[in-house]
Amino acid sequence: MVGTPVTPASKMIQRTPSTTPGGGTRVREEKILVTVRVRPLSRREQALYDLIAWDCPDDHTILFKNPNQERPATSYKFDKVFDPSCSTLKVYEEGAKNVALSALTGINATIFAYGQTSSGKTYTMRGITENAVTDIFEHIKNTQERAFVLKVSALEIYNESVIDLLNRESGHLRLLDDPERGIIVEKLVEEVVKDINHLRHLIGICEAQRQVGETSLNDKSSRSHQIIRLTVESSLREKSGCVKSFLASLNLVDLAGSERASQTNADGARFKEGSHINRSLLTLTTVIRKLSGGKRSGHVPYRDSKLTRILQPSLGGNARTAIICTMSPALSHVEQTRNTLSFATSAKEVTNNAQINMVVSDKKLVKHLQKEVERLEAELRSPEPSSASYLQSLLIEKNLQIEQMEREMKELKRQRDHAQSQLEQEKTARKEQKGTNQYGPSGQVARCLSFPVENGQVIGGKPTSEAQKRNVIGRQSMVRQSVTSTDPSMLVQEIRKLEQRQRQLGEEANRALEILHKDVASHTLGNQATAETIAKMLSDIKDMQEVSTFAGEIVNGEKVNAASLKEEITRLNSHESTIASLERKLDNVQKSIDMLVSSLATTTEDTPNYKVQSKKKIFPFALSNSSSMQNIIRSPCSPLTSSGGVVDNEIENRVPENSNALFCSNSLSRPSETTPLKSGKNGNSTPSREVTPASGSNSVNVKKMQRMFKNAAEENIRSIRAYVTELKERVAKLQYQKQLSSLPGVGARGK
Ligand SMILES: Nc1ncnc2c1ncn2[C@@H]1O[C@H](COP(=O)(O)OP(=O)(O)OP(=O)(O)O)[C@@H](O)[C@H]1O
Repeated sequence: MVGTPVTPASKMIQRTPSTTPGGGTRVREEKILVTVRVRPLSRREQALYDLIAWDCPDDHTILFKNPNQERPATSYKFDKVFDPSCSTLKVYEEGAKNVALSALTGINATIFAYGQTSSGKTYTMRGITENAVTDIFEHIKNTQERAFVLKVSALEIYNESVIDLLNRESGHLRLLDDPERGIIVEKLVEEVVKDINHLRHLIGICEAQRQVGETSLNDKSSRSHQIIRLTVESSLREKSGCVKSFLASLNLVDLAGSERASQTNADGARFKEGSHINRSLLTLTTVIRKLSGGKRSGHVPYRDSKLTRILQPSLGGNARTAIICTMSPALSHVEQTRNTLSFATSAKEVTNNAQINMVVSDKKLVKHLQKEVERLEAELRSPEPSSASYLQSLLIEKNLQIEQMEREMKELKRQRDHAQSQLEQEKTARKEQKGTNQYGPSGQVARCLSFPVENGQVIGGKPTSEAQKRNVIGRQSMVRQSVTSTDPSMLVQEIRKLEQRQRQLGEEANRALEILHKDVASHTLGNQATAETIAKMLSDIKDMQEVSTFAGEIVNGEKVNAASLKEEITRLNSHESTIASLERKLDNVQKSIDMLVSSLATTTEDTPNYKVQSKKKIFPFALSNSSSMQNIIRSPCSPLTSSGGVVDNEIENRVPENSNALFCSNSLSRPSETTPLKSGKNGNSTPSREVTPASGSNSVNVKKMQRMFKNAAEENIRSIRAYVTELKERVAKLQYQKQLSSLPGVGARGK
């Protein structure tokens, strides 16, 4: 059973180039090689004084000479044109060898001769076969590193029946479609070739067995199509351990010649033979024509003849193919020759897709696996010292890595403990500081500028202390968490909170200063410089508030993704200059406060009749009691007033009921000067509130107020400055996050 070798899907392997002669090697898509051989005029043609109608002007062209001027000259071009003087060796070398020897490298090859009866097909194919066989054995001899197995089979298609030429008794053979091997001829004998002589002998048998008959054109006319198939399998010799083999076949096809019954004078058996021959050749022509038309030519009728079925792989399939078209130069055969050249012209356009066929021989595979098992067993019994030492060194390396990691963990723990203790110290220090300021002016101002708790409600009731502390600690931990977090939404939300704080700070500072401003203005006290300073502070703080407005652009509670984080970063980047400006403004405010305080001190100290002047115009606080200052600082921005929840221990900070009159009057003599402050909520008045401007405690009060004001202002500045620092850290952090998210593989995480 023989079929054209194909690489079974189950054993398909990667194609590899080869340097084996045959030139082939790589998988290729190539056109069929088409050559034309013109034989000399036969004795019979000469006897009939037939004219030579064809000329070969060059190696590629054949020209119809038109000796009788009956038809116009026509030229045809092919891969090669061999004139009558060319030897068969030359035809082989230039028109077949390359393709034929592809079989040695696993590429299927087919050489066939096509032409009318008596045109020289058998003559040519004999020479081609002989030369190919010689070259094949030559190659085997010169390729000692590979082991070759050469087999031969031969069949003829006679009257559409397939006959084994090496075993004629087997009768008509069937063609079978094998899913892996393609078309195979059932029961076809395949002889393993021992040597070149054995092959020659077998080929001799085939020729002897072939149907030959005498016609008027050819004494020994082949009445069948003959296919001699050499199957070549080669693999690297055993030592290499390679289990893959090249496997390909070389088809040497000598077709029966097309004939006209009128020319061959065929009748009876010859006529019948001629009909079959012509029919199968017609199918071959149709197949070639279809294939030459490309993929859009539709159905290719391979199955219409046994010849085309068997040759299917060689016609547009997995093979390299060379067609030698033989022709008589005689004018009497010009029509048949034209048909041949027409066929050859179509064949030139047919593309084949040859590939290297490699197989794994089961026998070799078993042998190889057995050896592999033996090797592994031996390795298990006595493991190689090199592998043991490798494992040991790997173990040591891992141990070292673990030790290093442990050291690093220890260091990190130490750092963490240190940071915690620092935090504790800071907390204690803050607690103490808050304790001392709790009832002092700066403490009150700090409360005045206190922030909302997380849920948006202001801290009322118990001032500062636990609730505020928890708030601060909670926020700090939130900041720490967000700094270490890569969650964009957490980062952005934290920024929003900070920005809201900034806004509140600005608003409250503004309101506090507005009160101060009003007070100064309403009493026309203080000097012009003081009023200007306060006005400037107001303007600066207003600017600072404007800076914070961008926070309001952020929609609270929306889900933040990487894209909005990027927007956020861009936005923050764009506000970096604003932050810098904020800092500058803060500095200005600080300076203004310093100036203001020092100006107050100067005014107080430099005025000898201070008591009189202060009564009339200079210093508002001198005319008031300390509650006036407290009102300036606290009211109306204090959370206490906004919440309305004033606790008992702060009752002395309440706004006097006549505060409106106090603030609206431009008079030099203020009603409050002579009107004792009404009692507070509890209806009690305190002696301190009833102190008149003439009282001897004025200078003490002024100093106290100076201190209070300065403390409160500085507290505000500290808070705002801390906020700005925090905001800058946020920007830096977001920029870092942005860089992280732009790294390959990291960015995707945030998407
Ligand atoms: N190139 C050639 N040089 C010399 N003689 C040739 C050449 N080609 C063919 N001949 C001779 O021409 C005759 C016919 O050749 P051949 O039998 O090979 O033709 P064919 O095409 O096989 O014919 P058929 O189709 O009938 O079998 C033979 O006697 C052969 O020796």
